[in-house]
Amino acid sequence: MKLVVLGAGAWGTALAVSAAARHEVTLWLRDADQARELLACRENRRYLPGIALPAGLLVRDGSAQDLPQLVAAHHLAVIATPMAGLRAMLGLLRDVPVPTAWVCKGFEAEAGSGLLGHEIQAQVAPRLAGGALSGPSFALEVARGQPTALVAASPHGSVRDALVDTFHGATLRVYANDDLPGVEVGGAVKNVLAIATGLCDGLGLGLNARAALITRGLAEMTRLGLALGARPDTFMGLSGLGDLVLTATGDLSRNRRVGLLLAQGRTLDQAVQSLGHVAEGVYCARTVVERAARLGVEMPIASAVVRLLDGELPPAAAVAELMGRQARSER
Ligand SMILES: NC(=O)C1=CN([C@@H]2O[C@H](COP(=O)(O)OP(=O)(O)OC[C@H]3O[C@@H](n4cnc5c(N)ncnc54)[C@H](OP(=O)(O)O)[C@@H]3O)[C@@H](O)[C@H]2O)C=CC1
Ligand SMILES: O=C(CO)COP(=O)(O)O
Repeated sequence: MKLVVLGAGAWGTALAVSAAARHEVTLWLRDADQARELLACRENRRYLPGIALPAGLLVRDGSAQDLPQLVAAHHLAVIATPMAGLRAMLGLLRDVPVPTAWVCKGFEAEAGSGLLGHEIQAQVAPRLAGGALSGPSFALEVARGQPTALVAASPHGSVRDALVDTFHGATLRVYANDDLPGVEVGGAVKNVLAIATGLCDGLGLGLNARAALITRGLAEMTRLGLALGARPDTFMGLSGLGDLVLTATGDLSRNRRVGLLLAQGRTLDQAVQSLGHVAEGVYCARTVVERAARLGVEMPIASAVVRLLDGELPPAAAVAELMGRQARSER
């Protein structure tokens, strides 16, 4: 298989490193200076320090306008930009007959569209065979070859098969799923919930409170997913419960770290700056809540996160607000 990964942040680099053991892989990035540094050091010191790039991994930079030609020479393209870059990438690849998957997790915050990846694709690249690669997967662990399970989600068998053929191996298991909306809702909402559990843990509220947030958060995620046409069982799988547990409890999570830092009294700007990486939950919390409101779906935890991020609720008050809600049935 010939794979091209578009975007050399932590996750794009880790996926390229993982696949390069068995396939011909090109890692494309938009910044020529950064590409030179990767080639000189054989390491992505900015986004994935400490991981050697395999000798066979090709690194290329270049104009985005050249991407259709580059991608056309491969069997699979993986778009590894944040959500903010997905629309432009899909637009560039709209007429390329190569299965394409994105790995970003969120609802589009830009221009207030509030769309998931597959909805953006329907607008800008309806003929492209597209899908998402998701699931509980910290980049560093994948790059180190630690065991990880992913989900290849697409209505197109060609995309699911290409993802499984490329990434499934001794340390990565890739499960196919045709419920793309469900997989995308899970990946987006868990980031918002991880900010809440980071806050909860940072305030020292205890393990009972964290378990309550995760479980009630899963209920919120599922309600929104069902309203968007997803299947309920998807939320009990890797891209739902699996990724929620990982991100809400694992200290490698950037979203969880935002919550921890806010609990320490840092401002949102300070927290985001200190990460050096994207934390999608910060950008999409508001769009999650707005989209849910339009659908009549109640999301109290996500709503509290939005008010926290907006500076309307101090950390302790956000938790008090959630715990002080009126008694209700668990359903
Ligand atoms: N890291 C992880 O463990 C995982 C991340 N993800 C998801 O993958 C996506 C990327 O995350 P990650 O690699 O960690 O992010 P990083 O912050 O590590 O890197 C971001 C990368 O995207 C590029 N970029 C930033 N903005 C744009 C844009 N508007 N258009 C095109 N490229 C852009 C950056 O390039 P430049 O340096 O030129 O700005 C950089 O290469 C996110 O949606 C994340 O939620 C999913 C699973 C695991
Ligand atoms: O999506 C991820 C793990 O599956 C990474 O989460 P963070 O973006 O919070 O680090």
